[in-house]
Amino acid sequence: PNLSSTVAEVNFASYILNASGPRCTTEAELHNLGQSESAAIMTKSCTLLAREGNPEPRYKALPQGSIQSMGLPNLGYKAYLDMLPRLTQYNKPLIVSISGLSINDNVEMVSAFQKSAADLLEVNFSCPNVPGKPQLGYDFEQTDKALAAITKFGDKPLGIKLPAYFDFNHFETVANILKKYPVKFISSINSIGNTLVIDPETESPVIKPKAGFGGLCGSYIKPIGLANVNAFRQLLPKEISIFGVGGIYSGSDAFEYLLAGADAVQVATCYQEQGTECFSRISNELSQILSRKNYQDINDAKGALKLL
Ligand SMILES: C=Cc1c(C(=O)O)[nH]c(=O)[nH]c1=O
Repeated sequence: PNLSSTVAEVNFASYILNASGPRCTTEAELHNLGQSESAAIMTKSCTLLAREGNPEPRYKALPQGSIQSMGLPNLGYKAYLDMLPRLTQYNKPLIVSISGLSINDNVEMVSAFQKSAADLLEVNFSCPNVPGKPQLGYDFEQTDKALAAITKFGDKPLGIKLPAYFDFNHFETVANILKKYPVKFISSINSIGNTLVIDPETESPVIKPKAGFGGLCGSYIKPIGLANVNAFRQLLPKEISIFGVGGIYSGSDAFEYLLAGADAVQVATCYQEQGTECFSRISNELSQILSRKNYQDINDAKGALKLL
C-alpha cells in the first residue's frame, strides 16, 4: 500500500520519520538519518548558542520507555544553518527544530532559517527540561504572543511542537490560538514533563538534573499522544497537518496514530534505543497491517477511528 503522505504541503515518501531529540544533534547523526529509511531528517532543537546540556546521568532507559532531562544540548543554530546544504543530497524533507530560550531567540532563529534549505521549521513550545524555564505551551498568553512574533516572516512553513494537554478546555484554547496564525502543522506530543522515577535500591531518582524530575517518554505516554492527536484533529482545520509522536515502536503503534488522524508519525525513544533500523521495520510492519486490513493507501485509514 502507499505509505506516502503530504504534511504541511510537503511530500513525505513514507509515514515514519525521526522525532527531534534522539541521535540528531551532530552532522554525522543527520547524515545517518539521511541514509536511513526515515522519511525526513529532523534536527535536535537548537538554541542561539551551543549548549552542553544538563549534568549526567540525564537519560535513563526504563522497561516501557525512558525518562530524560537532557537540557537542550545542541551545536547552536548557526551550525545547523551551515550543514543544511550538505543534507539536501538525501532528497527527503529537512525539518529544523528550534527551541529558543525566549521569544526573541525564537524570532532571531526563525528569521535566520527563512532563506535556508529547511523544508519545515518545527518550533518547540514544550521543552520541559531547562531549569527555570516553564513549558511555553502551558502558558496560553505567552503561546499567543510567541506565535504572533514568529509567524511574521511568511515564506518558510512553520509548525509547533506541543506539550501534552489533559483537559478539553486546554485542547480548545490551544486550537483557537493556533487558528489565528499561519501555522502549517503541529507535532503532538512532547515528553510528559516533570515526572519522577525513583530507584528503591539506591533510594534516589534515576537522573540527576532537577532533583530527578524529567520528561517521560515511550510506551507509557502513547495513550496521551493518541488523545492529543485525535482531539486536535477534530478541533483544527484540515489545512493544519498533525505529526503524531509518543510511544511509537511498531507498525501497530503507527497505525493507531493513523486512525487517530496523524498525517505522519515521529519516532524518538525507539530510535534512541534501536537506531535507524527502526524506521524500515516500523514502515514494513505498518504496510503489512494496511494490506491485511485492505487499506490501499494511508489516506483510507487516516482519522478512520470507529467509535463504539
Ligand atoms: C528541546 C528540549 C527537550 C528535551 C531536552 O533537551 O531535555 N527533552 C525533551 O523531552 N523534550 C524537549 O523538547
